[in-house]
Amino acid sequence: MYKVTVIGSGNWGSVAAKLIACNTITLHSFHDEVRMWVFEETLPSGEKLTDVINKTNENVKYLPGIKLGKNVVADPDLENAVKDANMLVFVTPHQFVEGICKRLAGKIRADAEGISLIKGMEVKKEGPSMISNLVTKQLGINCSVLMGANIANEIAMEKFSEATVGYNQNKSAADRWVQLFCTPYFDVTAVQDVEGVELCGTLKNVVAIAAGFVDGLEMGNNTKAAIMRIGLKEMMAFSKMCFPSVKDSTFMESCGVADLITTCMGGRNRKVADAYARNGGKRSFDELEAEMLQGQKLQGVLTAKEVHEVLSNRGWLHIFPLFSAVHLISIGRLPPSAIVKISEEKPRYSIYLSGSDISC
Ligand SMILES: NC(=O)c1ccc[n+]([C@@H]2O[C@H](COP(=O)([O-])OP(=O)(O)OC[C@H]3O[C@@H](n4cnc5c(N)ncnc54)[C@H](O)[C@@H]3O)[C@@H](O)[C@H]2O)c1
Ligand SMILES: O=P(O)(O)OC[C@H](O)CO
Repeated sequence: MYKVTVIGSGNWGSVAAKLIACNTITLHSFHDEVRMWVFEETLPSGEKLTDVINKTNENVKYLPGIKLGKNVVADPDLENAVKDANMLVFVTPHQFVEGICKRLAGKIRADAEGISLIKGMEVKKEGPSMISNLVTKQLGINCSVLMGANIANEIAMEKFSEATVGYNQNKSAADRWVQLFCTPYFDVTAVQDVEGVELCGTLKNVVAIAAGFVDGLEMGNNTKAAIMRIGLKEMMAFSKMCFPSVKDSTFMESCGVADLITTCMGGRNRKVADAYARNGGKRSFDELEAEMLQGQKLQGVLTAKEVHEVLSNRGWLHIFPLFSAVHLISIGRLPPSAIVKISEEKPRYSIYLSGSDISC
């Protein structure tokens, strides 16, 4: 029997728990109960968030108005939440994962499998390190990923979406994750390319910030489409230059072009970047995030910084004008209008990608 714990309870974490809980109750190979670890906080009412979730079956802060399923149990104790589970779903903002894994080392079941729904990466001395790799290294477990065009609030309302599971070796684990997440309104496909799937989910957040700048500057649809096209090229080039095994076909899955489109149209990164540009860069991302997202976290600004660090370390800044500009704009070193300058430049990824079909 498989027992699932969701590590994280934000907007997407709560929807993931809902999707999983509706399946564990009907599939015989899974325990009904789904534990959801909550980073505890006190609500304005004075009550603990965990207590309110367990009383109302709703995450009133991060997913109000949606019932999670009676078999979802919120738990503020991380060790207790994972101790019986052999399927661990990681879904916190990426900046918190390393600390969480440190706390979990040696505390999980030997037969546990992981999956990361987290869109982000870490930068180590040797280069970019994906979150699935961090989980594997720190906890010694196999870790797949699930990414896609998945604005959580829409899936919470059971509107049709697709998603992509990325795996490397363990196809039977990937199939089990597909079974756990699939519903009539959430269609999941597995591809053998963990890094490719994860890089798509991670890098599209940087392009979404650029798209938000274009919206805030009211530059129109053609400019936004140009930014998305250039962004997709940079996503592909960066992914393949850092991880040569990444497959071109992955970018045509839900995790690739579809996620790029939905995030640039309706995501939180786009929304806050729009406000940043409308304010002429005078109010910081941190300030706007706190005011506009009420505790939810952006991933794009931090990812742009991390990508910039990789580009700088490797001498690649000049061949990734969009990624570079997003970081420099978001820290106030360039004005938001600088985002359109990149379309006048001619990046030459193909020089670095012999044998690839990427060219400009
Ligand atoms: N929301 C979406 O539509 C969506 C869709 C797909 C993927 N994702 C990805 O899922 C991941 C999680 O995002 P989310 O939307 O579930 O979260 P969120 O942004 O809605 O909420 C932030 C979460 O971080 C928690 N938190 C705050 N400080 C913390 C700390 N110090 N340690 C641990 N946790 C802390 C909060 O309690 C909250 O649960 C991100 O990588 C995001 O890119 C989000
Ligand atoms: O709201 P965003 O910008 O964090 O994007 C949400 C999801 O990643 C879209 O798939």
